[in-house]
Amino acid sequence: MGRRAKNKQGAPEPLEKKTYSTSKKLGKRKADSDSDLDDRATTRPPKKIKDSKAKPRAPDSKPSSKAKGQNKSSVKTAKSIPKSDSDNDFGDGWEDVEGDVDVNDEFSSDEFQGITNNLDDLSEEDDEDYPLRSTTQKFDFDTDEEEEGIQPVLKGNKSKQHERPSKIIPTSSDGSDDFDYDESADEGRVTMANMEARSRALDAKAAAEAELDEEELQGAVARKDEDDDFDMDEADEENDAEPFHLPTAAEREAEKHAGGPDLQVVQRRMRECIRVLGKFKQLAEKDRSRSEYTDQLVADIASYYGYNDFLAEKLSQLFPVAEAVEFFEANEVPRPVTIRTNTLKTRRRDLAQALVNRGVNLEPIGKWTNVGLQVFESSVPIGATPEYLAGHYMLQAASSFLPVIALSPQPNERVLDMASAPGGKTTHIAALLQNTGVVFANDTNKARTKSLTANVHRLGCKNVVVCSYDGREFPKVMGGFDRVLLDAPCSGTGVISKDQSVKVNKSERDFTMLSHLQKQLILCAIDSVNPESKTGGYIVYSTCSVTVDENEAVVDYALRKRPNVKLVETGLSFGREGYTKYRGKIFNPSVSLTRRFYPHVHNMDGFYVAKFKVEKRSKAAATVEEPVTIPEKFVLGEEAAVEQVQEDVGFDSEEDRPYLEEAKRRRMKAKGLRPPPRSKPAHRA
Ligand SMILES: C[S@@+](CC[C@H](N)C(=O)[O-])C[C@H]1O[C@@H](n2cnc3c(N)ncnc32)[C@H](O)[C@@H]1O
Repeated sequence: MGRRAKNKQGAPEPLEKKTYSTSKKLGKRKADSDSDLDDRATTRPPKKIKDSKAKPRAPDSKPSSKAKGQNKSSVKTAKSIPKSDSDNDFGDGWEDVEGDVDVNDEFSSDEFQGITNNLDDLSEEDDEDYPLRSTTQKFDFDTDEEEEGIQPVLKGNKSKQHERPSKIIPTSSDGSDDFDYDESADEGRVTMANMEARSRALDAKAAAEAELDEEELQGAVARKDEDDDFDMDEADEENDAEPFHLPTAAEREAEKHAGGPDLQVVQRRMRECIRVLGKFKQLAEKDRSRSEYTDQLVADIASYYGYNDFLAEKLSQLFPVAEAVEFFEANEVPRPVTIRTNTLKTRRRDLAQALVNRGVNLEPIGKWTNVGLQVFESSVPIGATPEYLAGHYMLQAASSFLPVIALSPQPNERVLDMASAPGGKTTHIAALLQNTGVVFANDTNKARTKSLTANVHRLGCKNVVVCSYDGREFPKVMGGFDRVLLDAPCSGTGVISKDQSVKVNKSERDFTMLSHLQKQLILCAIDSVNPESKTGGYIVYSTCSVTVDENEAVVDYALRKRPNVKLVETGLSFGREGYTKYRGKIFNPSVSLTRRFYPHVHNMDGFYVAKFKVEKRSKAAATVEEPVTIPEKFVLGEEAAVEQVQEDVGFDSEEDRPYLEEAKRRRMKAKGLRPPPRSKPAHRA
């Protein structure tokens, strides 16, 4: 059994408790009176950056993210935990920033800036997993008792993970008899440790809530049932306040002309819209439709949180209305700062000891990883400690561990990391391979491979070959891998807390183009796997985006285009199931094996992970899907070659037409010719 840390520090203050207000609870809610609004206004998130016609913020409210220069965003985190200057390539020194792609620039990637002491879980068993055993520093794990006076000096730099803004939708206080789920999981706040149980509980709630929405939509909920649940006394109490009136189109127009709504008005309206949508029949104004309330809510979300209308709507559609606001709220707060122990150089307990001795307040992330540590406070720059410089750890978002855990590389394997810079996942793979086998770490962006190479060296990875091809050139350049990781370039809608610019700079066209690139890359990744691999034959597809176009739609496309692959369990013990149905699209039922991760549920960046097993092509399948052939006179980096690859991998069906057209438009533009007008993309989830 694991021995306990003698000098364990108190548990960190976790995130505040949150539950989704359900339609039923909202009907009963009274705690969220307008008197609360003043307080909340002081902790409001940034105002809309572009497009903002809303009235100026209250003087004590947070400035807009632009105003605060949050585009290089992990800004808040960066301030909490000082980092090394040695990573100037990446601005703030975070290695595991997520990549984005500038679709206006021929898919050249933008840099995506994006990424206490309870050592109880550092049991001896953990050490079994470590290939390298360094000299253990003296650290007593024998007792649970906290020892006073041996806490490291902790000053400033406190992680802001617990400072989430006040909720628009308050936590319900009326018990939770609406849902049958593990209540204990809902106690306290979301921490890395309780995340799994919380996740399950919230999943159950979300499912129940979605069911309610559906029932309501179909008019299937009998009025009597609702009346039974509805507490008229409380409704009357709510009615004592000024009754809520959903603005008409004319009133909204007038409000816009007057400079946009007042913040408190927006806050109240959001709450009220959610309440009404939860009990539409009782609470809706006469002759007003459900979609009018939804439209108002989305417009208010856009203005309150500073998103463009398109993205606010797109992201809102992912969740039941009350949960959507939780998601937007979570995007206003930095995620916990986490590091990954580099097991090529040290063990987690030794690293923890060394950092504690330097005044770092940390604890293990959770049972699901035996290499992660969550940093709560530090009196030293966490990106410039001697241990950091010696490559004992990687500053890495917890969500970034997931695809590598799913990939589960085995010693001596040949692995391709198709989009790998700056190397957070590459170096993790190299460590799991215990410096055996080989990892081809590829990234199309040469500039980014510099920091990739630097990280590979710093972490002592001797089995990594860095290369820079367009991923769509694989497997022409190289194939036959035991495993392939495609951590795809994406919109970054899962890491908005790190990059607030995503709120306003993503358009419908971006998602269309990204989805197209992702589909091309995933087919190339699949074709790069050796289906006869003795130990592997797997591909993991991941993104730091939460949109269905970039995730389930891509995975479903791959399943349709490559009959020789099937989805398998990711091996991850938590995460929501991937959608099998979404806004009229039906995906392969096995897409439920894929996993979604959300900031408001898992307290980590929004992320998506899918794992495929690649089988041998059957003769029948081979006739459907021609294997990729290497074009003659293939010249790396030549657009013509990439286009040839696009044709080879099978981008020829009707649903690919808009993408092919778009590629043609770009080619024509590049040649100075006038491109034809765009047609509407056919494949949109
Ligand atoms: C999400 S980031 C990868 C992060 C990396 N896996 C890590 O853990 O540090 C996506 C990467 O894809 C790269 N990229 C964009 N388009 C690509 C392409 N066509 N082929 C290969 N890489 C591409 C970007 O340069 C970016 O570094």
